[in-house]
Amino acid sequence: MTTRLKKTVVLVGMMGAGKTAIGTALARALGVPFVDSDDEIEKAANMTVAEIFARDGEPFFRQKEAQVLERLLTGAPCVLSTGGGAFLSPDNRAAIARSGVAVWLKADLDLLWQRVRHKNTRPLLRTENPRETLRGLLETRTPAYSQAEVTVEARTNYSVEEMTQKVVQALLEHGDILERT
Ligand SMILES: Nc1ncnc2c1ncn2[C@@H]1O[C@H](COP(=O)(O)OP(=O)(O)OP(=O)(O)O)[C@@H](O)[C@H]1O
Ligand SMILES: O=C(O)C1=C[C@@H](O)[C@@H](O)[C@H](O)C1
Ligand SMILES: [Mg+2]
Repeated sequence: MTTRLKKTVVLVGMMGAGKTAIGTALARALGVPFVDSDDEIEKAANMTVAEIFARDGEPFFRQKEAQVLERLLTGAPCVLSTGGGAFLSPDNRAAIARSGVAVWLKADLDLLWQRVRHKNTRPLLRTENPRETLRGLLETRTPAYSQAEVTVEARTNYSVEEMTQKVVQALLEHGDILERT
């Protein structure tokens, strides 16, 4: 199937939802470039996200994230994976709505925890009880993520390929983002 993407697809959702993994496969499937806001911030700073949080603090990281999003949203349509906190800012949500379409990869706590528990790269989860921290973040962030134009449910038994196909299907059904050529 060949397709034409009319707007940038912006993947949003919690840490571990699969934004980077699905975004990479989705861009390949649609034949468009893939960009990831965390990667771009890391490249520009020549530091990891965790190092930026530790040295400059979260507010500084959020400023960089907003700037990087503005930049990545200009230009030809692509797939843009965001960091887990990017869609919480009303300004970021407005910028995304202007130039793209937000797709929420919606996953429950058990799935997210299974995916993030073995990695130490997420500074917000460096707490005494990271599962409880993750639960709290999921609860407080869900109202923001719910504002995405498109929602695709992630489930434990969906492979990256299956999830990617579900996103493609949702974009085709939306009607105004992706067309068959
Ligand atoms: N559908 C899937 N099936 C199997 N493994 C997956 C799937 N989606 C993601 N993963 C794995 O789960 C882990 C977390 O996924 P990923 O890094 O894409 O999440 P993320 O949403 O980008 O998180 P963050 O907000 O922290 O950047 C990775 O190891 C990834 O390979
Ligand atoms: O959920 C979050 O707030 C974050 C998720 C990651 O993608 C990074 O952007 C950073 O670790 C913060
Ligand atoms: Mg990611």
